[in-house]
Amino acid sequence: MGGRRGQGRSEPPPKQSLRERFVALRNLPPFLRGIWQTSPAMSIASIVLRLLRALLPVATLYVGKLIIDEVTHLFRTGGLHADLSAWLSDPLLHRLWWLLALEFALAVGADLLGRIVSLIDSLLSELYTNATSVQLMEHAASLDLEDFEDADLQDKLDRARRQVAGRSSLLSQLLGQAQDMVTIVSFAVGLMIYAPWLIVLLLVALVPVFVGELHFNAQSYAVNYQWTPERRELDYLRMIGASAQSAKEVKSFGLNRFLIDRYRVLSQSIYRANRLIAVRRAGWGGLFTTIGTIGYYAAYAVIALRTVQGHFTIGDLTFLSASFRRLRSLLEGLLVGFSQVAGQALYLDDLFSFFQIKPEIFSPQNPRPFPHPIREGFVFDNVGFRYPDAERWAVRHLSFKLHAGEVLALVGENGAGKTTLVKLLSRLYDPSEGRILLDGHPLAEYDLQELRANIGVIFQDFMRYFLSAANNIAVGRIEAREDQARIVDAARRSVADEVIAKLPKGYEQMLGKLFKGGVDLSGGEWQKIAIARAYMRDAQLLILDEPTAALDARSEFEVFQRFKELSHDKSAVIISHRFSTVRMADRIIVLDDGCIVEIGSHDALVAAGGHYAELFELQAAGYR
Ligand SMILES: Nc1ncnc2c1ncn2[C@@H]1O[C@H](COP(=O)(O)OP(=O)(O)OP(=O)(O)O)[C@@H](O)[C@H]1O
Repeated sequence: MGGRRGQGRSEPPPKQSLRERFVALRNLPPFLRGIWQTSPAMSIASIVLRLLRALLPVATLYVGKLIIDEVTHLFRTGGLHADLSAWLSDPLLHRLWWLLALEFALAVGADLLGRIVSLIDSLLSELYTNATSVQLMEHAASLDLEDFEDADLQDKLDRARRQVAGRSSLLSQLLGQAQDMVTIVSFAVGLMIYAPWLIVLLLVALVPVFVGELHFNAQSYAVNYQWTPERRELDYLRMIGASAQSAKEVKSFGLNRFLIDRYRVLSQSIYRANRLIAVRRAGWGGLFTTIGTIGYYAAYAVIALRTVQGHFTIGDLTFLSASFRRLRSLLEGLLVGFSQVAGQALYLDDLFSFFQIKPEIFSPQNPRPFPHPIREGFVFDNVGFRYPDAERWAVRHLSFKLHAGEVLALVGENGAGKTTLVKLLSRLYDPSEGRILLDGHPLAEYDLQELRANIGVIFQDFMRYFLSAANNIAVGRIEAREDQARIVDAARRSVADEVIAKLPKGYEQMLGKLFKGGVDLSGGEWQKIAIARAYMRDAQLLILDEPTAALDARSEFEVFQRFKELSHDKSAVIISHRFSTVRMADRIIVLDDGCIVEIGSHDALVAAGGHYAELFELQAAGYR
C-alpha cells in the first residue's frame, strides 16, 4: 500500500533542472484539451479574434509611417493654406485624410477586439474552473478513506484545490502568448525588410531576462511546494481561531493567544522565504532589463544615424524605432510570459497528479450478485489490519462469524480495535491479512455500492449537517429525500420523532447555528437524528458505533427496544461502553489490544468470570 505515500516534508524536492522545467510543459496539452472541452465555440472565437488582433499593431504602425511620410512630403511641396476650410477641401490632402481615418478605425478596432477577447477569456476561465472543481470533488469522492487520513494526500489535495482557483489566468496568458507571437512575426517581417541585424541585437539583449525569470519561477514553486504543510496549518489555525464550532473551547481555555502566536510564527517563516526570492528576483530582473535597454538605445542611435545619412525617411525612422521598441517589449513579455507559463505548468502538476491517485478499494469488473436476504452471514477469517505507516497492528487474528439476523455487541477498552473492525466490515478498509467473507465469498467480490447500500453504519463521530431536520435524516439514503413517509418512519424508529416534535418548524427546521434561523440541538438529540439515518436504508446489516453515548438511559433503552422490535430479521453490530445496551445483544465479542479475548452471551460471559465479567463488575460497582 505504502508506495504512493511519502513522508510529509521529507518528500523529494520538486523539479529543479532547466530541462525538467520544460518537461512540465507536457501539462499544457491536457490543460488546453480541458479548456476546449469546456466550450469549443468560445475557444474558436477566442483564437480567431486574437489572430485578427495580433495583426493590428504592425498595421497601425505602418499606417503611422505612411502618415508621417505624407506629412513630410506635403510640407516639402508647400501649398499651405491660411484658413481651415481651404485645408479640408484641398484634394492634395485626400490621401492624408484617408490614412488618418484608417488609423482611427484600426485603433477603435484594436480596442474593441481586445475587450471582446478578454471577455471571452474570463468567461471561459470561469467555466473551466467550475468544471475542474466538479472533477476534483468527484475524484476526491472516489478515493479511499485511508487516503483522507494521509497527510501527504491532504497536502496534495490542498495544492490541487489552490491550482483550480489559481490557474484561471493561465488560459489568457497562453492565448496572449500565441497572439503576441503572431504580432512579433509580423513586426519581425517588417524589420527584416529594413534591417535584419536589429533582430539579432534584440535577441542577445533578451536572453538573460528569460533565463532569470525561468530560474526564479522555479524557485517560487519550490518554496510554495515545500511549505504546503505549513500553509495547511495556517488555514487550520485560522479556522479554529475563528469558527463557531471551536469558539466555546477556545474561549474557555483562553487559546486565542496560543493560536495567534503560532499563526504569526508560521506566517513569518513563509513570508521570509518568499521575500528572499522576491528581492533576488527584483535585483537580477533590474540588471537584465537594463541590458535590454542598452541594446534598444544602441539600435536607436544606429537608425537615427542612417536616417541622417539619407538611407531612411522620417516615416521609416518612426516605424523602425517604434517597431524595435514594440518588438523588444513583446519579446520580453513573451519570454517572461513563457517562463511564467512554464512555472504555472509546474503547478498544474499538482492538479494532474492528484487526479492520478487511484483508489485501491473498488468494485470488481463482474461483481457477484448481492444476497437478498443474506443467508449465512459474515465470516472474519484470521483478519489483521495495520493503518498505513503504523507500526502496530490495530487488530489481528480476528476469527468469528456474524450470523444472519444476529445482534452482536463489541466491547473493549479505548483503542481495543472496535471501530477498526467495523470499518473493515463495511469495506472502508481492506484487511492487511486474512479474509472477510459474506455468504462464503470475499467482500471484495461484491459491488462496492451495493455492499455499502446494504450496510447502515453510524459512526461515533457522525456528521452534524447544517441542513433541515428532514434532510439530516435523509442523508442516510439521499435519493429518498422526498420520501416524507420514509423519513418519518426512520425518525420514529430512532426516537428522533420526539426531538423533531419540539422543533418550531418540525421536519423543515434548519439545524445548527451556521445559517440564519437554525436551531442547535443537544448532543443526545443530534445522536437520535443520526441514528435515524441508518433506518433510512434497506440495510441488511446495521452498525452502530457508540451512537448512544450521549443518550440518557431512558432514551437508550427505548432506542434498543425499538430496534429489537422492528429489526428482528436484520443483523446488527453495536459498539457501546454501556453494559445495559450490550447485554441486549445475542452475542458479545470482547476485544483487547486488537485481539478477540472472549465471545459469548452476556450471561455466559459473566458466568465465565473473565475480562467481560471484570469490565461489567467495574461498571456495576459504579452504580452501587
Ligand atoms: N486512522 C488511524 N490511523 C492510525 N491509527 C489508527 C487510526 N484509527 C485508529 N488507530 C489506532 O488503531 C487502534 C484501534 O483503534 P479503534 O479506533 O479501532 O479503537 P476503538 O476500540 O474503537 O476505541 P474507542 O473505544 O476509543 O473508540 C488504536 O491503537 C488507534 O490508535
